[in-house]
Amino acid sequence: MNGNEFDPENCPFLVVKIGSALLVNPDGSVRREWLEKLVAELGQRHRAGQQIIIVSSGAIALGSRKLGFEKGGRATLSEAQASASVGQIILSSLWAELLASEGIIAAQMLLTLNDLENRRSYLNISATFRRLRRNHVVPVVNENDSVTTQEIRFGDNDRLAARVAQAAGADGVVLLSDIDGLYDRHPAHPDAEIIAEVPKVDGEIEAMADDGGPSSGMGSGGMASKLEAARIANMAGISLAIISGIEDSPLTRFAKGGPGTWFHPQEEQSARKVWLGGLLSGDGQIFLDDGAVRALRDGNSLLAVGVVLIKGEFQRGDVVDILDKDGVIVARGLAEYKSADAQRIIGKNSDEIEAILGHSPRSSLVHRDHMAML
Ligand SMILES: Nc1ncnc2c1ncn2[C@@H]1O[C@H](COP(=O)(O)OP(=O)(O)O)[C@@H](O)[C@H]1O
Ligand SMILES: N[C@@H](CCC(=O)OP(=O)(O)O)C(=O)O
Repeated sequence: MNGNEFDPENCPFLVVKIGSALLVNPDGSVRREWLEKLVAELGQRHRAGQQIIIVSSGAIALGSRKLGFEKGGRATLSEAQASASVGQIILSSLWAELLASEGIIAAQMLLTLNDLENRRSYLNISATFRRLRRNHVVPVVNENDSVTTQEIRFGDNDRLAARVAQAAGADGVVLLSDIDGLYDRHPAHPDAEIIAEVPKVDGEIEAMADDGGPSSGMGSGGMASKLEAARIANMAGISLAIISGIEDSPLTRFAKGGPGTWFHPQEEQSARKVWLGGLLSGDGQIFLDDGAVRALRDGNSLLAVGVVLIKGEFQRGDVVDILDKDGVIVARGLAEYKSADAQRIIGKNSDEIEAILGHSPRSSLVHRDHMAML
């Protein structure tokens, strides 16, 4: 290891995400030679005892070629879904064949956003990953594109990879891309410089993603979704690195000090908080004044007195987004009141609530033990 404190070669349980642009040529054919070399590297790590999950994009790119769709199959949702269902069967047999050539049993897991946002199915998925791990099986994961809707989909595999790492209890995530890391501005800019390490994904880092600029045109997430993936993984105490998969042996290259961006894991939170923080959105939104935002940041529960507005309908125990008055999300948590009651106590002090609702008040609107700061 040389400078990179995240060593994807030796981390015990690793999620490797492979972007469409690496797997599929612009004409829609598979980059088989490249893939064989990558699988040989993964096979070597697997034999050395590393557990691996592969998150593989490429179904839409592969399927759209077969179907003769334009714009890589992404012109409409229905073309993307048809492409994905045709491409996925090609992708799965490819992975099964190549992993078998390394003596590895492959498993297929096609997941939707809903599957991971619902805590019950999230826990089931988690159990399946744990069981597969015990048998040294390598799961190959993709979004189940053909059943998702526009509103309820990841649409990119970066965030999916981070959520999978959380659910499986992995130690690290590597996003293999056609770019070798995060640059301080669009990499096509002559002064762009690569950032080697990111201690925490904050607003300044997020501003570096410039997905309006030129790209391969095949991937869908861009840099913004990679940064969101880093935030989700890091919050769960998981390291994440963006490295280029273009040249051979990308994991070894990075481990030996090659280029890439390493996003540091944050201190691990409780399993429930990690799940909450990794959700893409809540059932309702609670907007706060500045004082309440400060109180939350100091580790306090959310009281009704600091709330200025509530949107959406939710029941007690549902997930709510907590935002500042400018609409920037600051936390996510489980509501102690249903929305109809919460609306009636906006801005009220705790000692006024009993008279308004006619029953003894709960200690807070969202308790700090059921809240993840974002
Ligand atoms: N600050 C940045 N640093 C690096 N790449 C960036 C940045 N802003 C935007 N990008 C774009 O993000 C692209 C990588 O995302 P994407 O094409 O979705 O990759 P993949 O298919 O591997 O998921 C880069 O090729 C680049 O065009
Ligand atoms: N689920 C999609 C992948 C989405 C996607 O394009 O992701 P990426 O190339 O990683 O930005 C597919 O298999 O085509």
